[in-house]
Amino acid sequence: MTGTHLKWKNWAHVTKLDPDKYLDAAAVEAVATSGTDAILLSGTLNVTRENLADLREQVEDYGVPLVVEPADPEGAVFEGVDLLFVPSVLNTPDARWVVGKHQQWALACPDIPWEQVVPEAYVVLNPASAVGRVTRAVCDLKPEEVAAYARCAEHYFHFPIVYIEYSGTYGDPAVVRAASEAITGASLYYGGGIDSAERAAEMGRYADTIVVGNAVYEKGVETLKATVKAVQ
Ligand SMILES: CC(C)=CCC/C(C)=C/CC/C(C)=C/CC/C(C)=C/COP(=O)(O)OP(=O)(O)O
Ligand SMILES: O=P(O)(O)OC[C@@H](O)CO
Ligand SMILES: [Mg+2]
Repeated sequence: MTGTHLKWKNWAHVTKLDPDKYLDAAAVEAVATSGTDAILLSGTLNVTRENLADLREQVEDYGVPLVVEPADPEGAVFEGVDLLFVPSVLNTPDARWVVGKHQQWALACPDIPWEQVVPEAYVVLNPASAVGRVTRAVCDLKPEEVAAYARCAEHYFHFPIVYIEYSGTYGDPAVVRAASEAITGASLYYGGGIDSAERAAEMGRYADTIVVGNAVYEKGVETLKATVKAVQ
């Protein structure tokens, strides 16, 4: 499977695994066979080449599409994965997280396989999350303000993915709904606090793709399966 042949636009459910956290072999197998459409290897803090490679080796033999979502250029590892989803954070005053890190990456690596790179326009809405703190995102936004970011992402920057990110907490469905009504071509991702079938279904009504992360570690794989079933 190569990145360019993956139908990532059809994914309804993605599982985000954190290289900084541990899952035993049985849990990894249960995640990989849960029906989730893809596994994203991602975290803001403490992701190293070593723990990323360890996690990738644990998940790679199940035939589930694998994506790395790097938090910095050092984390942009293509080896053994299908695609890289590379974030830009739109609601930060610090341009490093919009294009600065990306410019440093392109400077250091002149031969990036861009056909394997899918840009993501993040709107970060939980100020207490690691990604909120690191990027100093301005999170106090009304639904129409988030929707305006989504329109800029789609119509001005042509990002293929708009990602409403509440990492660690369950978000406001009215915000996700407003974002979904604002865009037509880009895929809308929602992630944050999905830990039940009900929450998966609620956000799945508006988002094209829901992302489940912490619940895998905190609630277990049966809960993950319930979230898959709710959107597929
Ligand atoms: C240019 C390259 C290759 C990378 C830069 C990419 C950028 C701009 C990243 C900034 C946003 C970011 C840190 C994204 C990482 C993905 C993400 C949101 C992971 C979830 O993070 P949390 O759940 O908040 O953090 P922990 O799991 O580490 O607590
Ligand atoms: O860990 P949770 O809260 O499920 O959030 C998922 C994902 O959006 C984090 O980047
Ligand atoms: Mg996390």
